[in-house]
Amino acid sequence: MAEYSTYGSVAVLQVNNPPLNTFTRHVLQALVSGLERAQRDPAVRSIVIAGKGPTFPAGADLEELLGTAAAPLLSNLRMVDKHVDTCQKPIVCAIHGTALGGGFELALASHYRLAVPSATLSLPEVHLGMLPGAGGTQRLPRVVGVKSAIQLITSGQDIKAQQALTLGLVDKIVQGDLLKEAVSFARSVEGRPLEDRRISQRTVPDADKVDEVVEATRKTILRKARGAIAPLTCVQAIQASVLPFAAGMAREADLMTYLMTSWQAAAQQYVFFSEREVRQWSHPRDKHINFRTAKPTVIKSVGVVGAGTMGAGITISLLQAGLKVVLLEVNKKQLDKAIAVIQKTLRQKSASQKMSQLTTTMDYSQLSDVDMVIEAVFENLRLKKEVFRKLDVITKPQAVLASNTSGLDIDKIAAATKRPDKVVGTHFFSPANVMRLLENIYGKKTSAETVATVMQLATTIGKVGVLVGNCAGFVGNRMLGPYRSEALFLLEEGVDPQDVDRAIEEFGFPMGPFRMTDLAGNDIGWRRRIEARLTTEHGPPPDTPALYRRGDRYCPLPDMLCLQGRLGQKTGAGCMMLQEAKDDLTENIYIRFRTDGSVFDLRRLLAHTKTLEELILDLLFADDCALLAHTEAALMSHHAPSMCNRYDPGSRTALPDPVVLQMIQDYRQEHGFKKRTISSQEIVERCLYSLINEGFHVLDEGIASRALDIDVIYLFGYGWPRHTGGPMYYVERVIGLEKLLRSLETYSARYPNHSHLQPSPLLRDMVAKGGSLAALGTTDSKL
Ligand SMILES: CC(C)(COP(=O)(O)OP(=O)(O)OC[C@H]1O[C@@H](n2cnc3c(N)ncnc32)[C@H](O)[C@@H]1OP(=O)(O)O)[C@@H](O)C(=O)NCCC(=O)NCCSC(=O)/C=C/CCCCCCCCCCCCC(=O)O
Repeated sequence: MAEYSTYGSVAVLQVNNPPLNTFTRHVLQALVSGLERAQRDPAVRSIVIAGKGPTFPAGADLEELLGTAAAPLLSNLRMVDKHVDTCQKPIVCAIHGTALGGGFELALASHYRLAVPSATLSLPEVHLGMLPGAGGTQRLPRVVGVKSAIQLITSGQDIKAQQALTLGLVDKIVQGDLLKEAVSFARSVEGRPLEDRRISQRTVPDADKVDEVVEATRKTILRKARGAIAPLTCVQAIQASVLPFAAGMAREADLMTYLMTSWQAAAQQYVFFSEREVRQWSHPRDKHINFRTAKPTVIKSVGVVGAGTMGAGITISLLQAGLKVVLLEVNKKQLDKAIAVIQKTLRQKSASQKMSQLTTTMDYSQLSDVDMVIEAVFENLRLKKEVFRKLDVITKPQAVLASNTSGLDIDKIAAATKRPDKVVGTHFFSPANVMRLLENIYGKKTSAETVATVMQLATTIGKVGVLVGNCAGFVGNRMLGPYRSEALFLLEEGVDPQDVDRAIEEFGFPMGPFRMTDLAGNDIGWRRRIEARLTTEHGPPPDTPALYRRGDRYCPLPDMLCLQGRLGQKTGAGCMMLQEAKDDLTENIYIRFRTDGSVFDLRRLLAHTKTLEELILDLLFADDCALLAHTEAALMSHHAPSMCNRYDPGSRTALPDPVVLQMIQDYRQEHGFKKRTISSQEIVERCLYSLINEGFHVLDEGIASRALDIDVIYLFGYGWPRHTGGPMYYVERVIGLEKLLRSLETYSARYPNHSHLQPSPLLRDMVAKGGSLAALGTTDSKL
């Protein structure tokens, strides 16, 4: 637990609790014993504390901290505290690996800190809904000042060794053998006065400005925290660092108790473990196929087909993980643009080495030798099938073929090949090199080995891979459907898009549904609805009631906005704006039709078209993807009006757009909706409960194996607020299943034709029988 040895006058205590040397009560007890022994021994004149194996202690053991062993853990902590604080012999911490949370706090309580260049320090407790409660909120500001301490503690960010040296958090960077250097360093400081080495005895450098600093940062923290209590509580504790040390520690302890007993801390710790538990996957329909039984294929090289935004992002992720990539794009301009983006993104991270792993091509035959291909072409089933047909012929027979689709049928794509067992969905989220989620979709014939391969790929490229079944929209986008519909129905009844966004953002989402659509592009959903024949590129399908589709309530507002060119911030293909774009085309834009290779100048094409609007609609829905991609790219610089908001040039602040508000008002009048006042609570409940209700369907159908898989998807792919634990955790632990059921019953009675508000049979059953979501599905560790 803590190995004791002596090197002459130096006692060395090496924490040995693999894999991360976390502090359990026994580890702390062993540390106390070691410190007592070193203090008693007159031959010992200094002490080194280090971690055995890969790391310095990575903090408290969370299983103990959260369980019944919390009390003995904390009492042992107090004993360590007493010994470190009163020790008359210098204590030197030798840091390598990750000194996190309590580990870093132990180092701060010591007299000297040495670190290897690769070491990382941080106080990440805020991510667990807590604060650095072993003196971190009192000692850190005494070294770096209140302002930096607030920044470091409320973000929980990593501090690299060099930065720690600059900040005065470590005394020396050690290049050679850390333990040897630490022993010789300890020897060199023996007998020196210790009072000025005790951080607890220092004063906070910017103490006179504490209120000013807190005031200045409070707003930013409030905006970022979005309902999370830990960040602001951390600030309160840091504020107390200007008090005498003992008083500050008492305040820290009170605030730590408040946080540790909060539902948010429990939710965030659930998130921590769920993020890791999703790696322990099992096939929902065949539990024998799981992370233990299925062996992944080794992937060293990956082909990426399509160099649009997603393809470029995926390529960056793969390169960053050290994989070889062959990026294929049939459009030269698009390919060049992607190369520039990839280069720019990798520049800070030894780009030349990573770029050397990249081959770019317009020729499919270059994919003949890769271990896996990820297709990232336009979201069009016909096109994707064509690409897979080609890939099946060109790639080696054992290569895995993955589609980055956000909702198309994996089985239909697989059927285009003679190796459906090797076809799988890998749904990346935009921006693909930033967003952590990878939704992996198995089809009817996807083999266990193929599933294992993409789950392993997620880990290799630093993503959180979640295995899900095949259905329209998979898990994430399928659940988003009812949420979006309810948001639209709320517009019909009287709220403005900004009201919906505000309520959802106050709940904790970074963006409400309308700002989100503005960003992603309203045309994505429009194209999907056109493919599903819910609407057409000219308006509602003939002989269709305006507000119904296939017997279900339907809100055509987004289609109407698309028809007006309000496609969102980034698509740049809005018809209204295109009218301006026509006069604006200062350079020739060439379009190459892939079908026959013919090349047209867009300006000349326009001369033969009745309106630019018609041309663009033709292009948008043309089967010829090369043409489409090129057109979108070419028009990218022309900003179309957003769906519901307007944005001042250069600003991302969404402003209500009178044009849209008027349009919604006219729509309400035309269809006989009576505007009423709707509370934020109703907005949140109707949007989120319908999304969660769909989550119950997803579980019931075996599309997701466990509630935690859904939570992880929403936390890492859709910005669901982390402090609530994810949709399924939140509804079970915070709202209560019974309350959810009653609310859904009330709303569905009021809106009988909103089918997604009808409570799912699984929910009803669980409430009736008192079941729990955590008990559903696989308990992986028992596999
Ligand atoms: C970066 C990591 C550490 C490692 O990442 P990686 O290599 O990718 O590995 P993972 O897959 O994440 O983890 C491997 C397995 O380990 C499990 N794990 C990880 N961390 C913990 C943990 N803290 N507790 C339990 N288990 C943990 C993980 O689940 C994996 O399991 P499995 O393989 O899936 O089964 C990364 O893991 C990471 O970031 N971990 C979290 C680190 C963290 O948050 N640490 C802070 C914890 S909170 C804390 O420390 C609170 C402190 C308050 C009490 C502290 C008592 C300390 C006493 C110090 C004495 C100081 C004297 C003070 C004197 C004074 O004040 O006066």
